[in-house]
Amino acid sequence: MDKLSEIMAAKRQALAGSIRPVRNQELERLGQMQRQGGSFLKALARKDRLSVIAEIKRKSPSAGEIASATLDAVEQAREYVNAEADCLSILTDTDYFGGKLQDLWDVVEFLECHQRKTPCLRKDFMVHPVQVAEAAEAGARCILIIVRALENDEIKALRDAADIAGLDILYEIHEERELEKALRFDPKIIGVNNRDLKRFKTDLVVSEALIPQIPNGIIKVSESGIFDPEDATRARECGADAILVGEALMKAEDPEALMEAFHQA
Ligand SMILES: O=C(O)c1ccccc1NCC(=O)[C@H](O)[C@H](O)COP(=O)(O)O
Repeated sequence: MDKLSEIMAAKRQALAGSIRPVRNQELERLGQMQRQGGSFLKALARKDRLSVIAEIKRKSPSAGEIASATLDAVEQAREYVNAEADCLSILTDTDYFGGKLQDLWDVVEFLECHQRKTPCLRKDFMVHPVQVAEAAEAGARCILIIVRALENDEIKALRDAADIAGLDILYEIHEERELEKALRFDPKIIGVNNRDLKRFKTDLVVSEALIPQIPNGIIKVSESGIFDPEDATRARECGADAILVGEALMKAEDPEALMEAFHQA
């Protein structure tokens, strides 16, 4: 079993007790609340620079500990927002990434208090609309759908729930056949994950092979393994509108300078 399958199985087990039918009415109500932020999609669609989704990530299966388990998500968000991140990605998985749903609540509250519109992605292993409702309630503006990890009917249920709640969707792919599968769902944003979750290796060749195949009109994101401005330039040159960066920004001595260099790539 590869790591992604292991994580998905653990997530399904952990969620089993909280699965319940999620009514459209509830999702509509959450959509009307729209607690925070501007549109995730629009924040990625800038023509003047490469957009950056900055991830709050304490640990990961591939890197181990990236930051202290006690890292304050709000302080990290403050650094990212001051550095002009276009969007934030907040890992809410606890067991493998050391995050929690409360991080999303706290960061959104911080953004609201400071009148910042930086939209947030709830980065988690989504399997059921209950998680979409949680994301909307906490103030996320986007959810992640890992195409390879889900059956078509599961993707449809998540897509329909997100649409009703007014959330954007980042469809994540790693192989050509996953692009074909993603395109059946009329995606507005597709992320190409450069990380091979069997061997944990990242290679920007994955973005270079897949991003040019994504049809025009869809926002293209290169994810994982982007460490320096040269990597960002490679992503930009193969057609990425945005990059999603975790480890490099979490560990950067000067996140503002690195963010600026990414934007200018
Ligand atoms: O990062 C991992 O080790 C990992 C393992 C299994 C499933 C997902 C994983 N990462 C999730 C991500 O998509 C990354 O956190 C994100 O793209 C940022 O990557 P990086 O800039 O390399 O930290």
